[in-house]
Amino acid sequence: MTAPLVIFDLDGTLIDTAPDLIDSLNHTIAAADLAPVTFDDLTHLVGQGVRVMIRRAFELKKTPLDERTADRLFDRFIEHYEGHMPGKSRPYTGVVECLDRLSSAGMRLAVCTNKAGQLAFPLIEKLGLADRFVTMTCGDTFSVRKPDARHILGTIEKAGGDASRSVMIGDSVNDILAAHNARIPSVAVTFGYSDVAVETLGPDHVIGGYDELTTDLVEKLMSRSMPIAAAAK
Ligand SMILES: O=C(O)COP(=O)(O)O
Ligand SMILES: [Mg+2]
Repeated sequence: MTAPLVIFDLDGTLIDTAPDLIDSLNHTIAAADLAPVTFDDLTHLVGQGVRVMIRRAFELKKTPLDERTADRLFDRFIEHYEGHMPGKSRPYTGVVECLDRLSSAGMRLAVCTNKAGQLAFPLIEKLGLADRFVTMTCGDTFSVRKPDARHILGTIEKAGGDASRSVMIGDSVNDILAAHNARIPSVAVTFGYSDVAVETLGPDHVIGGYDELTTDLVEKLMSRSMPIAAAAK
C-alpha cells in the first residue's frame, strides 16, 4: 500500500510567519503613505500570496491601486521579506516533534502553500525544515493554487502519493476548501490566520496544538476518506 502522505500548509500552519509578513507589508504600504496594518487585519489579507495581500491592504485602506504601483510594491515587499528571512518566523510549538513522529511511523510529508516559491523555499531551508518534506509546491508552481483541487492533487502526484492515502493540514479556508475539492480529509489548526472560526469551514477534524496530530488520527482520517476517493475515480 502507498505510504500515507501528510500535506501541510505553510503560513499559519507549520510556521508562524505573521510578524514578518506584517513588518514587510507595513514597510511596503508605507511607501504609498498607507497606515500600518495589524495582526487582525492580516487574517483578512493573507492566504493568496503577496500580490493579493497588497491589493487587499489597499482595499482595506480604501485607497485605489494601479497595476504599475502594484508591481513596484510587490518588488518592494519581496526585497524586504527576502532580506530579513527568517526574521521572527518560527515553527509552531510541537511541529518538529510531530514531523519526527509521523516520519518515524513511515508517513511521508509534503508542503502545499500559496506562498511564492522564491520565499517559501529559502524560508524552510533557513529554519532547517527543508529535508523533512518529499516535496513542496507553492503559489506559483502550477497555473492554479489553493483552493483549486489541482494544487493538492499536483502535490500528491509530485510526492508519489495517492489521494486516498493523503490528508491536508491547514489554517485557512483555502486549505480546507482545497482538500474538500480534492476529496481528501482535512485537519484545521486553531492557531493560524483564519478570519473566521476554523470549525465553520467544515474540516474533518480540528486541532489546537501539534500534540493532537497523532499517527492514529491520520490513519483514522484516511480510512474515512477511502470510499469518497474511490467514488471520485
Ligand atoms: O502567503 C500566503 O498568502 C499564504 O500562504 P499559505 O498558503 O502557506 O498559508
Ligand atoms: Mg496558511
